[in-house]
Amino acid sequence: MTKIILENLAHSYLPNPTKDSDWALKPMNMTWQDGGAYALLGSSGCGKSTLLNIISGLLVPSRGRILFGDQDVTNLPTAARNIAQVFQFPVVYDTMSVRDNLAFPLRNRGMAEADVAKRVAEVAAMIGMTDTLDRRAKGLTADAKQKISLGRGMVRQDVNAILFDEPLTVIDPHMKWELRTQLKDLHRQFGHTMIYVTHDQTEALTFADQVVVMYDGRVVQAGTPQALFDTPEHTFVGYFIGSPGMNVIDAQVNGNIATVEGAQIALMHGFGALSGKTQLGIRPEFLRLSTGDDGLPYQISRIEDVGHHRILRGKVGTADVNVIVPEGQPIPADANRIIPDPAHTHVYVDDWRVDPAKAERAA
Ligand SMILES: Nc1ncnc2c1ncn2[C@@H]1O[C@H](COP(=O)(O)OP(=O)(O)OP(=O)(O)O)[C@@H](O)[C@H]1O
Repeated sequence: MTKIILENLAHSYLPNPTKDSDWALKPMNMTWQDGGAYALLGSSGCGKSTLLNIISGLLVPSRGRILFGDQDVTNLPTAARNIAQVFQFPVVYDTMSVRDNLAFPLRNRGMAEADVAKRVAEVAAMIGMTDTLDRRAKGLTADAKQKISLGRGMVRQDVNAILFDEPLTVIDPHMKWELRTQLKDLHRQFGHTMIYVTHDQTEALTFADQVVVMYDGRVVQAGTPQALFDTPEHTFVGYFIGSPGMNVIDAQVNGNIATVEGAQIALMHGFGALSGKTQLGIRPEFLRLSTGDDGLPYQISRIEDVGHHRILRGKVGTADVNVIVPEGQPIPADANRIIPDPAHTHVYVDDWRVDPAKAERAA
């Protein structure tokens, strides 16, 4: 197990990158703590695989260094990095039994057979394959084969880190939940450094202690699931995490007053004079319907009943704005305003959250 440090790391697939968009990974500095369970989350093309491939050694970065603890591994091949990897699609030896597939990484390292048998039994129990240990992998379903891949990834306890690249894509939904839970248990038990790439927020939030959100080649925020929900540092984080995501509404902010579509609301903090594209970010959970003159003008387009609450889809001016109405709370027919909770109303300039404490000091 080890700490992984990215130092001034950047990558372009082009030989002579010139403009910002030529870089698949923009310059970044980051530390993945020893024993951390991380999810690397972002939409397609944001650079997750590029970053993972640099950590695993499949790709040498155009710039910067990668360290495992004190050791510079930037130019070391995958085999020399002592990591385990689980990919999107199964990697198993068809002609071997499930048992031999699971034992392979251990025997490769020369582990004594008695220890191999013990460890294989533990991992087989974890992936629910104790009864199939003596079957050949050939002929098993894709789902079962992927469970073997996961088992193989987790069988060695002496690896520096385990890297998972969208490992549950081919697994059926029920098993997905079970495997995620087991991965988390395994992490608690053995404390491996784990990095789990996904574009699925549920997978990321249930697996990881720390979620690293990428957008357009940058890490825009790394934090606990709660921090990403409460304080999205970038509008993309607000929008990507949550269901539905955070509402982002154009506004003018002056001191502690925000003006939207001619309506004014008071903010918790003073922001001085802001320059750039200014927006408010408010999660649907923190908007309250009203029939009075306070708050922002709101036009409801439709109501979705999702069981434990209702989601209102509607507009503030031209901006799409969703509101979550808790179970049992009425929706007045003449509701035409929404009132944001000031404690959960964030201000963004050019998509980055303005820290109220800093803005207040600067004002
Ligand atoms: N081998 C390659 N050659 C050239 N460009 C590439 C290559 N691999 C990725 N890219 C580009 O680099 C950027 C980041 O891609 P990357 O695959 O790392 O993103 P991702 O977040 O993993 O996406 P996905 O979830 O679709 O795999 C994208 O613009 C992609 O088109």
